[in-house]
Amino acid sequence: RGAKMAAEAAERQLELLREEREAELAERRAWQENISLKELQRRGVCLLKLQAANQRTGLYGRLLVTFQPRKYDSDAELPYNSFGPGDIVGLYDSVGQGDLLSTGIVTRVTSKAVTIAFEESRDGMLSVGHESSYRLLKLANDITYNRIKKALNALKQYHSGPASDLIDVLFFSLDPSPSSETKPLKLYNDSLDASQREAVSFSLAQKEVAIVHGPPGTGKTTTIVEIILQAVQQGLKVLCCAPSNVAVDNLVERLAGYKARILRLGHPARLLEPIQQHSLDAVLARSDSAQIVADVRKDIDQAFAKSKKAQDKGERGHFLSEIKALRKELKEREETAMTAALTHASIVLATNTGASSDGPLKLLPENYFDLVVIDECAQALEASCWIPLLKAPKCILAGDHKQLPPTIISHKAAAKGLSLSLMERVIERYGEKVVKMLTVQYRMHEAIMQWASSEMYGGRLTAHPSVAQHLLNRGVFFIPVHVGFVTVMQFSIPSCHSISVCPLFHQGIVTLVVVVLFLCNKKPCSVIFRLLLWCDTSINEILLHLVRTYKNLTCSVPTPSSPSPSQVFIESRARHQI
Ligand SMILES: Nc1ncnc2c1ncn2[C@@H]1O[C@H](COP(=O)(O)OP(=O)(O)OP(=O)(O)O)[C@@H](O)[C@H]1O
Repeated sequence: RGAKMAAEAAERQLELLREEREAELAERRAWQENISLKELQRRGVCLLKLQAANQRTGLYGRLLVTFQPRKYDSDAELPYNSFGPGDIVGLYDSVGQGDLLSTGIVTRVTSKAVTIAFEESRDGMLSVGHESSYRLLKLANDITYNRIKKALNALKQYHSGPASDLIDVLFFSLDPSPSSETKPLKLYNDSLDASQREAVSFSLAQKEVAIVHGPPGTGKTTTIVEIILQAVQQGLKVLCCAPSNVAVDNLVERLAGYKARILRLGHPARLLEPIQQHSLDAVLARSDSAQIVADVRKDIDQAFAKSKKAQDKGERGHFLSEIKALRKELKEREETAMTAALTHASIVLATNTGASSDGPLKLLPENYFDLVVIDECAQALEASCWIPLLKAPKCILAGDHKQLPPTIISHKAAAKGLSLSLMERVIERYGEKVVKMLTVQYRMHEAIMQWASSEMYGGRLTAHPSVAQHLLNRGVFFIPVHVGFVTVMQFSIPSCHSISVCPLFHQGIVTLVVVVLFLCNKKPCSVIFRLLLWCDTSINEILLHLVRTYKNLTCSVPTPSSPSPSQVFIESRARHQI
Protein backbone atom coordinates (compact mmCIF):
# COMPACT_ATOMS: atom_id res chain seq x y z
CA ARG A 1 0.00 0.00 0.00
CA GLY A 2 2.86 2.36 0.86
CA ALA A 3 4.46 1.90 -2.54
CA LYS A 4 1.14 2.64 -4.23
CA MET A 5 0.62 5.83 -2.24
CA ALA A 6 4.18 6.94 -2.93
CA ALA A 7 3.70 6.26 -6.64
CA GLU A 8 0.49 8.31 -6.72
CA ALA A 9 2.08 11.17 -4.83
CA ALA A 10 5.12 11.10 -7.13
CA GLU A 11 2.81 11.18 -10.16
CA ARG A 12 0.96 14.19 -8.74
CA GLN A 13 4.22 15.99 -7.99
CA LEU A 14 5.44 15.27 -11.51
CA GLU A 15 2.31 16.83 -12.93
CA LEU A 16 2.66 19.96 -10.78
CA LEU A 17 6.32 20.17 -11.63
CA ARG A 18 5.47 20.10 -15.34
CA GLU A 19 3.07 23.01 -14.81
CA GLU A 20 5.78 24.91 -12.96
CA ARG A 21 8.29 24.18 -15.67
CA GLU A 22 5.93 25.40 -18.35
CA ALA A 23 5.32 28.62 -16.43
CA GLU A 24 9.08 29.13 -16.16
CA LEU A 25 9.66 28.48 -19.85
CA ALA A 26 6.79 30.79 -20.84
CA GLU A 27 8.36 33.54 -18.76
CA ARG A 28 11.72 33.03 -20.48
CA ARG A 29 10.14 32.93 -23.95
CA ALA A 30 8.28 36.16 -23.26
CA TRP A 31 11.62 37.77 -22.41
CA GLN A 32 13.41 36.50 -25.45
CA GLU A 33 10.69 37.26 -27.95
CA ASN A 34 9.84 40.74 -26.81
CA ILE A 35 13.08 42.11 -25.57
CA SER A 36 16.09 43.26 -27.56
CA LEU A 37 19.52 41.80 -26.88
CA LYS A 38 20.73 45.13 -25.57
CA GLU A 39 17.84 45.27 -23.15
CA LEU A 40 18.54 41.67 -22.05
CA GLN A 41 22.13 42.70 -21.38
CA ARG A 42 20.89 45.69 -19.40
CA ARG A 43 18.80 43.32 -17.32
CA GLY A 44 21.87 41.23 -16.61
CA VAL A 45 20.81 38.01 -18.36
CA CYS A 46 22.84 38.41 -21.55
CA LEU A 47 26.48 39.29 -22.26
CA LEU A 48 27.17 40.67 -25.72
CA LYS A 49 30.40 40.97 -27.72
CA LEU A 50 32.62 38.52 -25.91
CA GLN A 51 35.81 36.85 -26.99
CA ALA A 52 37.29 33.54 -25.86
CA ALA A 53 40.36 34.41 -23.82
CA ASN A 54 41.47 30.87 -23.06
CA GLN A 55 40.30 27.28 -22.96
CA ARG A 56 41.38 24.17 -21.09
CA THR A 57 40.12 20.81 -19.89
CA GLY A 58 38.46 20.66 -16.46
CA LEU A 59 36.91 18.01 -14.23
CA TYR A 60 35.12 15.19 -16.08
CA GLY A 61 36.95 16.21 -19.23
CA ARG A 62 34.72 19.20 -19.75
CA LEU A 63 35.94 22.05 -21.89
CA LEU A 64 36.36 25.22 -19.83
CA VAL A 65 36.29 28.43 -21.85
CA THR A 66 36.87 31.86 -20.33
CA PHE A 67 35.16 34.78 -22.07
CA GLN A 68 36.07 38.44 -21.76
CA PRO A 69 34.65 41.62 -23.23
CA ARG A 70 35.79 41.99 -26.81
CA LYS A 71 37.96 45.02 -26.34
CA TYR A 72 41.61 45.56 -26.95
CA ASP A 73 42.09 46.83 -23.50
CA SER A 74 42.66 43.70 -21.39
CA ASP A 75 41.35 45.45 -18.30
CA ALA A 76 37.83 45.81 -19.67
CA GLU A 77 35.11 44.84 -17.22
CA LEU A 78 31.96 42.88 -17.95
CA PRO A 79 28.76 44.89 -17.78
CA TYR A 80 26.50 44.39 -14.75
CA ASN A 81 25.10 40.85 -14.90
CA SER A 82 23.38 38.23 -12.81
CA PHE A 83 25.45 35.30 -14.06
CA GLY A 84 26.49 32.95 -11.27
CA PRO A 85 28.12 29.54 -10.99
CA GLY A 86 25.72 26.75 -11.83
CA ASP A 87 23.64 28.87 -14.24
CA ILE A 88 22.89 27.32 -17.59
CA VAL A 89 23.86 29.53 -20.53
CA GLY A 90 23.60 29.39 -24.29
CA LEU A 91 26.63 30.34 -26.39
CA TYR A 92 25.74 32.15 -29.62
CA ASP A 93 27.63 33.43 -32.59
CA SER A 94 27.41 37.21 -32.52
CA VAL A 95 27.48 37.56 -36.28
CA GLY A 96 25.18 36.21 -39.00
CA GLN A 97 22.15 34.29 -37.76
CA GLY A 98 23.41 34.28 -34.21
CA ASP A 99 23.06 30.49 -34.03
CA LEU A 100 23.13 28.60 -30.76
CA LEU A 101 26.53 26.90 -30.73
CA SER A 102 26.27 25.03 -27.46
CA THR A 103 24.93 25.19 -23.94
CA GLY A 104 27.15 25.14 -20.88
CA ILE A 105 27.34 25.80 -17.16
CA VAL A 106 28.85 28.88 -15.59
CA THR A 107 31.70 27.83 -13.31
CA ARG A 108 33.22 31.17 -12.39
CA VAL A 109 32.41 34.83 -12.72
CA THR A 110 34.72 37.73 -11.98
CA SER A 111 34.30 41.40 -12.79
CA LYS A 112 36.30 40.85 -16.00
CA ALA A 113 35.56 37.33 -17.18
CA VAL A 114 33.10 34.50 -17.12
CA THR A 115 34.10 30.84 -17.43
CA ILE A 116 31.77 28.29 -18.93
CA ALA A 117 32.07 24.50 -18.81
CA PHE A 118 30.85 22.81 -21.98
CA GLU A 119 30.03 19.15 -22.31
CA GLU A 120 31.12 17.54 -25.56
CA SER A 121 28.95 18.93 -28.33
CA ARG A 122 27.06 16.71 -30.74
CA ASP A 123 29.77 16.48 -33.34
CA GLY A 124 32.29 15.64 -30.65
CA MET A 125 34.07 18.92 -30.20
CA LEU A 126 32.96 22.48 -29.72
CA SER A 127 35.33 24.80 -31.45
CA VAL A 128 35.65 28.27 -29.99
CA GLY A 129 37.91 30.62 -31.94
CA HIS A 130 39.87 33.42 -30.33
CA GLU A 131 39.02 35.86 -33.09
CA SER A 132 35.26 35.39 -33.18
CA SER A 133 32.66 37.37 -31.30
CA TYR A 134 30.17 35.58 -29.06
CA ARG A 135 27.30 36.25 -26.78
CA LEU A 136 26.06 34.35 -23.75
CA LEU A 137 22.44 34.17 -22.68
CA LYS A 138 21.08 32.69 -19.47
CA LEU A 139 18.72 29.81 -20.18
CA ALA A 140 16.06 28.13 -18.06
CA ASN A 141 17.87 25.59 -15.91
CA ASP A 142 16.69 22.18 -16.96
CA ILE A 143 19.34 20.30 -15.00
CA THR A 144 17.50 20.91 -11.75
CA TYR A 145 14.19 20.03 -13.34
CA ASN A 146 15.55 16.84 -14.88
CA ARG A 147 17.16 15.72 -11.65
CA ILE A 148 13.97 16.22 -9.67
CA LYS A 149 11.99 14.44 -12.37
CA LYS A 150 14.40 11.54 -12.25
CA ALA A 151 14.09 11.24 -8.46
CA LEU A 152 10.28 11.31 -8.64
CA ASN A 153 10.32 8.59 -11.27
CA ALA A 154 12.62 6.56 -9.04
CA LEU A 155 10.18 7.11 -6.15
CA LYS A 156 7.31 6.00 -8.36
CA GLN A 157 9.05 2.73 -9.15
CA TYR A 158 10.64 2.16 -5.76
CA HIS A 159 9.98 -1.38 -4.54
CA SER A 160 12.78 -2.31 -2.25
CA GLY A 161 15.86 -0.50 -1.11
CA PRO A 162 17.28 1.41 1.84
CA ALA A 163 14.45 3.95 1.97
CA SER A 164 11.48 1.51 1.86
CA ASP A 165 10.25 2.04 5.42
CA LEU A 166 10.99 5.75 5.31
CA ILE A 167 8.84 6.11 2.19
CA ASP A 168 5.98 4.25 3.89
CA VAL A 169 6.19 6.51 6.92
CA LEU A 170 6.40 9.70 4.86
CA PHE A 171 3.37 8.65 2.82
CA PHE A 172 1.46 7.58 5.93
CA SER A 173 1.00 3.90 5.25
CA LEU A 174 3.23 2.98 8.18
CA ASP A 175 3.32 4.72 11.53
CA PRO A 176 6.73 5.96 12.71
CA SER A 177 8.38 3.29 14.90
CA PRO A 178 8.76 4.08 18.59
CA SER A 179 12.00 5.82 19.53
CA SER A 180 14.84 3.60 20.63
CA GLU A 181 16.35 3.90 24.10
CA THR A 182 19.39 6.16 24.18
CA LYS A 183 22.29 6.48 26.53
CA PRO A 184 23.07 9.98 27.87
CA LEU A 185 25.15 11.80 25.30
CA LYS A 186 28.49 13.43 25.68
CA LEU A 187 27.87 16.64 23.77
CA TYR A 188 30.39 18.28 21.46
CA ASN A 189 28.81 21.62 22.28
CA ASP A 190 27.87 21.68 25.91
CA SER A 191 26.29 25.11 25.80
CA LEU A 192 23.17 23.63 24.16
CA ASP A 193 19.98 24.62 25.96
CA ALA A 194 17.33 22.17 27.16
CA SER A 195 15.16 22.32 24.01
CA GLN A 196 18.23 21.85 21.80
CA ARG A 197 19.42 18.86 23.87
CA GLU A 198 16.00 17.32 23.68
CA ALA A 199 15.94 17.77 19.90
CA VAL A 200 19.36 16.11 19.63
CA SER A 201 18.51 13.00 21.64
CA PHE A 202 15.05 12.73 20.09
CA SER A 203 16.48 12.95 16.55
CA LEU A 204 19.08 10.29 17.26
CA ALA A 205 16.55 7.96 18.87
CA GLN A 206 13.92 8.16 16.12
CA LYS A 207 13.98 5.28 13.68
CA GLU A 208 12.75 6.72 10.40
CA VAL A 209 12.07 10.43 10.71
CA ALA A 210 12.70 13.31 13.09
CA ILE A 211 11.98 16.98 12.53
CA VAL A 212 13.73 19.87 14.24
CA HIS A 213 11.50 22.92 14.08
CA GLY A 214 13.70 25.96 14.54
CA PRO A 215 12.09 29.40 14.62
CA PRO A 216 14.47 32.26 13.71
CA GLY A 217 17.59 32.44 15.82
CA THR A 218 16.79 29.43 18.00
CA GLY A 219 19.99 27.61 17.07
CA LYS A 220 18.62 25.25 14.47
CA THR A 221 21.95 25.01 12.70
CA THR A 222 23.78 24.68 16.02
CA THR A 223 21.49 21.76 16.90
CA ILE A 224 21.77 20.08 13.51
CA VAL A 225 25.56 20.24 13.72
CA GLU A 226 25.47 18.47 17.10
CA ILE A 227 23.11 15.80 15.71
CA ILE A 228 25.40 15.16 12.75
CA LEU A 229 28.51 14.93 14.94
CA GLN A 230 26.75 12.50 17.27
CA ALA A 231 25.57 10.40 14.33
CA VAL A 232 29.14 10.22 13.02
CA GLN A 233 30.34 9.31 16.50
CA GLN A 234 27.89 6.38 16.35
CA GLY A 235 29.56 5.29 13.14
CA LEU A 236 26.85 6.47 10.74
CA LYS A 237 27.52 7.78 7.25
CA VAL A 238 25.63 11.03 6.78
CA LEU A 239 24.41 12.76 3.65
CA CYS A 240 23.60 16.34 4.52
CA CYS A 241 21.63 18.57 2.16
CA ALA A 242 19.78 21.86 1.91
CA PRO A 243 17.98 23.58 -0.95
CA SER A 244 20.52 26.40 -1.27
CA ASN A 245 24.30 26.54 -1.52
CA VAL A 246 24.40 29.17 1.21
CA ALA A 247 22.66 26.87 3.68
CA VAL A 248 24.96 23.96 2.78
CA ASP A 249 28.07 26.12 3.14
CA ASN A 250 26.86 27.32 6.50
CA LEU A 251 26.82 23.72 7.71
CA VAL A 252 30.20 22.96 6.13
CA GLU A 253 31.71 25.93 7.94
CA ARG A 254 30.30 24.90 11.31
CA LEU A 255 31.19 21.22 10.90
CA ALA A 256 34.71 22.11 9.79
CA GLY A 257 35.14 23.85 13.14
CA TYR A 258 34.85 20.41 14.77
CA LYS A 259 37.38 18.88 12.38
CA ALA A 260 34.76 16.49 11.05
CA ARG A 261 35.67 14.52 7.90
CA ILE A 262 33.52 16.40 5.44
CA LEU A 263 33.25 16.49 1.68
CA ARG A 264 31.31 19.21 -0.12
CA LEU A 265 29.94 18.35 -3.56
CA GLY A 266 29.12 21.08 -6.06
CA HIS A 267 30.76 23.74 -8.17
CA PRO A 268 33.82 24.95 -6.30
CA ALA A 269 33.49 28.40 -7.81
CA ARG A 270 30.18 28.80 -6.07
CA LEU A 271 31.55 28.07 -2.64
CA LEU A 272 32.82 30.56 -0.12
CA GLU A 273 36.61 30.74 0.09
CA PRO A 274 37.06 28.88 3.41
CA ILE A 275 34.71 26.16 2.18
CA GLN A 276 36.60 25.49 -1.05
CA GLN A 277 39.23 23.32 0.64
CA HIS A 278 36.45 20.86 1.48
CA SER A 279 35.09 20.67 -2.06
CA LEU A 280 35.48 17.52 -4.09
CA ASP A 281 37.68 19.36 -6.61
CA ALA A 282 40.05 20.55 -3.90
CA VAL A 283 40.23 17.11 -2.27
CA LEU A 284 40.98 15.56 -5.67
CA ALA A 285 43.64 18.17 -6.35
CA ARG A 286 45.39 17.11 -3.13
CA SER A 287 45.04 13.38 -3.85
CA ASP A 288 47.83 11.06 -5.03
CA SER A 289 46.35 10.76 -8.49
CA ALA A 290 46.18 14.53 -9.02
CA GLN A 291 49.41 14.71 -11.04
CA ILE A 292 48.47 11.90 -13.42
CA VAL A 293 45.01 13.38 -13.92
CA ALA A 294 46.58 16.79 -14.64
CA ASP A 295 48.92 15.16 -17.19
CA VAL A 296 46.04 13.45 -18.96
CA ARG A 297 44.14 16.73 -19.11
CA LYS A 298 47.22 18.43 -20.57
CA ASP A 299 47.50 15.66 -23.17
CA ILE A 300 43.87 16.27 -24.12
CA ASP A 301 44.51 20.00 -24.50
CA GLN A 302 47.56 19.33 -26.68
CA ALA A 303 45.74 16.82 -28.88
CA PHE A 304 42.91 19.32 -29.17
CA ALA A 305 45.27 22.10 -30.27
CA LYS A 306 46.88 19.74 -32.83
CA SER A 307 43.50 18.67 -34.17
CA LYS A 308 42.69 22.30 -34.92
CA LYS A 309 45.88 22.70 -36.93
CA ALA A 310 45.37 19.38 -38.74
CA GLN A 311 45.65 19.63 -42.52
CA ASP A 312 43.09 17.04 -43.56
CA LYS A 313 40.13 15.11 -42.30
CA GLY A 314 42.14 11.93 -41.72
CA GLU A 315 44.66 13.67 -39.52
CA ARG A 316 41.92 15.46 -37.63
CA GLY A 317 40.07 12.17 -37.14
CA HIS A 318 43.24 10.67 -35.70
CA PHE A 319 43.51 13.39 -33.05
CA LEU A 320 39.82 13.21 -32.26
CA SER A 321 40.02 9.49 -31.54
CA GLU A 322 43.11 10.11 -29.43
CA ILE A 323 41.13 12.71 -27.46
CA LYS A 324 38.31 10.22 -27.04
CA ALA A 325 40.65 7.58 -25.61
CA LEU A 326 42.30 10.11 -23.32
CA ARG A 327 38.92 11.27 -22.06
CA LYS A 328 37.99 7.70 -21.25
CA GLU A 329 41.19 7.27 -19.30
CA LEU A 330 40.61 10.60 -17.53
CA LYS A 331 37.10 9.54 -16.55
CA GLU A 332 38.30 6.25 -15.07
CA ARG A 333 41.10 7.86 -13.11
CA GLU A 334 38.84 10.63 -11.84
CA GLU A 335 36.17 8.18 -10.78
CA THR A 336 38.64 6.08 -8.78
CA ALA A 337 39.94 9.19 -7.03
CA MET A 338 36.39 10.45 -6.41
CA THR A 339 35.27 7.16 -4.88
CA ALA A 340 38.25 7.27 -2.53
CA ALA A 341 37.40 10.85 -1.51
CA LEU A 342 33.71 10.01 -0.98
CA THR A 343 34.36 6.95 1.15
CA HIS A 344 36.97 8.72 3.24
CA ALA A 345 34.41 11.31 4.35
CA SER A 346 31.95 10.69 7.19
CA ILE A 347 29.70 13.53 6.09
CA VAL A 348 28.96 14.32 2.47
CA LEU A 349 27.27 17.67 1.86
CA ALA A 350 25.46 18.93 -1.23
CA THR A 351 22.41 20.88 -2.29
CA ASN A 352 19.32 18.70 -2.72
CA THR A 353 19.82 18.64 -6.46
CA GLY A 354 23.59 18.25 -6.08
CA ALA A 355 22.91 14.92 -4.35
CA SER A 356 21.55 13.54 -7.59
CA SER A 357 22.70 10.12 -8.72
CA ASP A 358 23.87 11.59 -12.00
CA GLY A 359 26.70 13.26 -10.05
CA PRO A 360 29.56 11.77 -8.01
CA LEU A 361 27.16 9.92 -5.66
CA LYS A 362 26.50 7.43 -8.44
CA LEU A 363 29.88 5.96 -7.51
CA LEU A 364 28.62 4.80 -4.09
CA PRO A 365 26.53 1.68 -3.43
CA GLU A 366 22.78 2.18 -3.03
CA ASN A 367 22.73 1.55 0.73
CA TYR A 368 25.86 3.54 1.53
CA PHE A 369 24.31 6.28 3.70
CA ASP A 370 22.65 5.64 7.06
CA LEU A 371 21.15 9.06 7.51
CA VAL A 372 20.00 11.96 5.35
CA VAL A 373 19.76 15.39 6.99
CA ILE A 374 17.92 18.14 5.14
CA ASP A 375 18.33 21.65 6.51
CA GLU A 376 16.05 24.54 5.48
CA CYS A 377 13.61 21.82 4.51
CA ALA A 378 10.58 24.10 4.71
CA GLN A 379 12.08 26.20 1.90
CA ALA A 380 12.58 23.23 -0.42
CA LEU A 381 10.20 21.73 -2.93
CA GLU A 382 9.21 18.36 -1.56
CA ALA A 383 10.12 16.87 -4.94
CA SER A 384 13.72 18.09 -4.59
CA CYS A 385 13.97 16.43 -1.16
CA TRP A 386 13.35 13.06 -2.75
CA ILE A 387 16.71 13.25 -4.49
CA PRO A 388 18.62 12.66 -1.21
CA LEU A 389 15.78 10.90 0.65
CA LEU A 390 15.89 7.79 -1.51
CA LYS A 391 19.45 7.17 -0.36
CA ALA A 392 18.99 6.25 3.33
CA PRO A 393 16.66 4.51 5.79
CA LYS A 394 16.32 7.56 8.03
CA CYS A 395 15.97 11.31 7.66
CA ILE A 396 16.19 14.32 9.92
CA LEU A 397 14.48 17.40 8.56
CA ALA A 398 15.14 20.85 9.96
CA GLY A 399 13.62 24.21 9.21
CA ASP A 400 10.75 26.50 9.99
CA HIS A 401 7.52 25.89 8.11
CA LYS A 402 6.12 29.13 9.55
CA GLN A 403 8.41 31.10 7.27
CA LEU A 404 8.28 31.51 3.51
CA PRO A 405 7.50 28.37 1.50
CA PRO A 406 9.57 27.57 -1.61
CA THR A 407 9.38 30.11 -4.45
CA ILE A 408 6.99 28.96 -7.15
CA ILE A 409 6.23 30.71 -10.44
CA SER A 410 2.98 28.97 -11.36
CA HIS A 411 0.21 30.13 -9.03
CA LYS A 412 -1.90 27.21 -10.18
CA ALA A 413 0.74 24.62 -9.29
CA ALA A 414 1.33 26.35 -5.95
CA ALA A 415 -2.40 26.29 -5.16
CA LYS A 416 -2.60 22.62 -6.08
CA GLY A 417 0.03 21.76 -3.50
CA LEU A 418 3.49 22.36 -5.00
CA SER A 419 4.24 24.93 -2.31
CA LEU A 420 3.45 22.55 0.54
CA SER A 421 6.78 21.45 1.96
CA LEU A 422 7.51 17.90 3.04
CA MET A 423 8.22 19.19 6.53
CA GLU A 424 4.84 20.85 6.88
CA ARG A 425 2.99 17.90 5.38
CA VAL A 426 4.59 15.43 7.79
CA ILE A 427 4.11 17.68 10.84
CA GLU A 428 0.42 18.14 9.94
CA ARG A 429 -0.02 14.39 10.03
CA TYR A 430 2.19 13.18 12.88
CA GLY A 431 2.65 16.31 15.04
CA GLU A 432 4.51 15.68 18.29
CA LYS A 433 5.37 12.12 17.30
CA VAL A 434 8.04 13.36 14.93
CA VAL A 435 8.84 16.97 15.78
CA LYS A 436 10.71 18.88 18.46
CA MET A 437 10.64 22.65 18.49
CA LEU A 438 13.53 24.80 19.68
CA THR A 439 12.16 27.40 22.03
CA VAL A 440 14.98 29.73 23.12
CA GLN A 441 16.01 32.36 20.63
CA TYR A 442 19.44 33.98 20.64
CA ARG A 443 19.01 36.72 18.15
CA MET A 444 16.46 39.39 18.87
CA HIS A 445 15.10 41.70 21.49
CA GLU A 446 12.15 40.09 23.24
CA ALA A 447 9.82 42.87 22.06
CA ILE A 448 10.33 41.76 18.45
CA MET A 449 10.20 38.11 19.36
CA GLN A 450 6.96 38.45 21.31
CA TRP A 451 4.95 39.31 18.25
CA ALA A 452 6.22 36.41 16.18
CA SER A 453 6.03 34.05 19.14
CA SER A 454 2.36 34.67 19.83
CA GLU A 455 1.31 34.91 16.17
CA MET A 456 3.16 31.90 14.88
CA TYR A 457 4.83 29.80 17.52
CA GLY A 458 2.03 29.29 20.03
CA GLY A 459 3.66 31.74 22.46
CA ARG A 460 6.37 29.17 23.17
CA LEU A 461 9.48 31.25 22.43
CA THR A 462 11.61 32.84 25.10
CA ALA A 463 14.49 35.23 24.54
CA HIS A 464 17.88 34.17 25.91
CA PRO A 465 19.02 36.71 28.56
CA SER A 466 21.99 37.64 26.35
CA VAL A 467 19.64 39.18 23.77
CA ALA A 468 16.36 39.84 25.59
CA GLN A 469 17.10 43.53 26.14
CA HIS A 470 19.69 43.89 23.45
CA LEU A 471 19.43 47.04 21.34
CA LEU A 472 20.54 47.14 17.80
CA ASN A 473 23.27 49.59 17.06
CA ARG A 474 24.63 48.13 13.93
CA GLY A 475 23.14 45.33 11.94
CA VAL A 476 20.92 44.15 9.19
CA PHE A 477 17.29 43.18 9.51
CA PHE A 478 15.76 40.89 6.96
CA ILE A 479 12.01 41.15 7.13
CA PRO A 480 10.51 38.61 4.74
CA VAL A 481 6.84 39.35 4.28
CA HIS A 482 4.46 36.71 3.14
CA VAL A 483 0.68 36.84 2.83
CA GLY A 484 -0.16 38.50 6.04
CA PHE A 485 2.64 37.04 8.11
CA VAL A 486 5.67 39.03 8.96
CA THR A 487 8.64 37.32 10.47
CA VAL A 488 11.56 39.23 11.80
CA MET A 489 15.08 38.04 11.57
CA GLN A 490 18.13 39.98 12.44
CA PHE A 491 21.63 39.27 11.35
CA SER A 492 24.36 41.15 13.09
CA ILE A 493 26.72 42.45 10.46
CA PRO A 494 29.01 45.10 11.88
CA SER A 495 29.51 48.29 9.92
CA CYS A 496 26.30 48.24 7.96
CA HIS A 497 22.96 49.81 8.77
CA SER A 498 20.26 48.28 6.78
CA ILE A 499 16.77 46.95 6.89
CA SER A 500 15.61 44.72 4.12
CA VAL A 501 11.94 44.64 3.34
CA CYS A 502 9.71 42.99 0.76
CA PRO A 503 7.06 45.59 0.00
CA LEU A 504 4.02 43.36 0.03
CA PHE A 505 2.34 44.17 3.28
CA HIS A 506 2.68 47.86 3.78
CA GLN A 507 1.08 48.29 7.13
CA GLY A 508 3.07 45.49 8.66
CA ILE A 509 6.25 46.88 7.24
CA VAL A 510 5.61 50.40 8.38
CA THR A 511 5.01 49.09 11.87
CA LEU A 512 8.14 47.02 11.74
CA VAL A 513 10.23 49.86 10.41
CA VAL A 514 9.14 51.96 13.33
CA VAL A 515 9.76 49.14 15.81
CA VAL A 516 13.20 48.69 14.34
CA LEU A 517 13.97 52.38 14.50
CA PHE A 518 12.79 52.42 18.07
CA LEU A 519 14.98 49.46 18.91
CA CYS A 520 17.90 51.09 17.18
CA ASN A 521 17.56 53.61 19.97
CA LYS A 522 17.89 56.42 17.50
CA LYS A 523 15.63 59.25 16.67
CA PRO A 524 14.41 58.32 13.23
CA CYS A 525 16.07 60.81 10.99
CA SER A 526 16.65 59.53 7.53
CA VAL A 527 15.47 56.43 5.72
CA ILE A 528 16.79 55.44 2.34
CA PHE A 529 14.87 53.01 0.18
CA ARG A 530 16.46 50.95 -2.50
CA LEU A 531 14.39 48.64 -4.66
CA LEU A 532 15.83 45.69 -6.42
CA LEU A 533 12.61 44.31 -7.78
CA TRP A 534 8.91 45.14 -7.99
CA CYS A 535 9.40 48.85 -8.26
CA ASP A 536 5.70 49.44 -7.86
CA THR A 537 3.68 52.12 -6.20
CA SER A 538 3.48 50.27 -2.91
CA ILE A 539 6.85 51.55 -1.80
CA ASN A 540 5.82 55.12 -2.49
CA GLU A 541 2.81 54.56 -0.30
CA ILE A 542 5.08 53.36 2.46
CA LEU A 543 7.33 56.37 2.06
CA LEU A 544 4.38 58.76 2.09
CA HIS A 545 2.88 57.09 5.10
CA LEU A 546 6.15 57.25 7.01
CA VAL A 547 6.84 60.86 6.17
CA ARG A 548 3.32 61.92 7.10
CA THR A 549 3.40 60.03 10.37
CA TYR A 550 6.90 60.85 11.53
CA LYS A 551 7.61 64.50 11.04
CA ASN A 552 11.30 64.19 11.87
CA LEU A 553 11.80 61.54 9.24
CA THR A 554 13.04 62.05 5.72
CA CYS A 555 12.83 59.37 3.09
CA SER A 556 14.88 59.22 -0.07
CA VAL A 557 16.32 56.96 -2.70
CA PRO A 558 20.01 56.02 -2.48
CA THR A 559 22.80 58.26 -3.61
CA PRO A 560 26.36 57.08 -4.19
CA SER A 561 27.33 58.26 -0.71
CA SER A 562 24.51 56.57 1.20
CA PRO A 563 24.05 55.08 3.66
CA SER A 564 25.74 57.39 6.12
CA PRO A 565 26.03 56.27 9.73
CA SER A 566 23.00 58.24 10.84
CA GLN A 567 20.75 56.77 8.21
CA VAL A 568 18.74 53.62 7.98
CA PHE A 569 18.96 51.93 4.65
CA ILE A 570 15.96 49.93 3.52
CA GLU A 571 16.43 47.59 0.62
CA SER A 572 13.68 45.63 -1.02
CA ARG A 573 14.59 42.29 -2.50
CA ALA A 574 12.89 39.20 -3.74
CA ARG A 575 13.76 36.22 -1.56
CA HIS A 576 15.99 34.62 -4.15
CA GLN A 577 18.11 37.77 -4.14
CA ILE A 578 18.75 37.61 -0.41
N1 LIG B 1 22.80 27.15 23.21
C1 LIG B 1 23.27 28.31 22.76
N2 LIG B 1 23.97 29.13 23.56
C2 LIG B 1 24.45 30.32 23.12
N3 LIG B 1 24.28 30.77 21.86
C3 LIG B 1 23.59 29.99 21.01
C4 LIG B 1 23.05 28.73 21.40
N4 LIG B 1 22.41 28.19 20.32
C5 LIG B 1 22.55 29.07 19.33
N5 LIG B 1 23.25 30.14 19.73
C6 LIG B 1 23.62 31.31 18.91
O1 LIG B 1 22.45 31.81 18.30
C7 LIG B 1 22.70 32.27 16.99
C8 LIG B 1 21.78 31.54 16.03
O2 LIG B 1 22.17 30.17 15.95
P1 LIG B 1 21.96 29.33 14.63
O3 LIG B 1 22.63 30.00 13.48
O4 LIG B 1 22.34 27.94 14.97
O5 LIG B 1 20.41 29.48 14.55
P2 LIG B 1 19.38 29.17 13.37
O6 LIG B 1 18.10 28.88 14.04
O7 LIG B 1 19.96 28.14 12.46
O8 LIG B 1 19.32 30.53 12.64
P3 LIG B 1 18.41 30.96 11.40
O9 LIG B 1 17.32 31.73 12.03
O10 LIG B 1 19.34 31.80 10.60
O11 LIG B 1 17.97 29.71 10.73
C9 LIG B 1 24.17 31.99 16.73
O12 LIG B 1 24.89 33.17 16.95
C10 LIG B 1 24.53 30.94 17.76
O13 LIG B 1 25.88 30.98 18.13
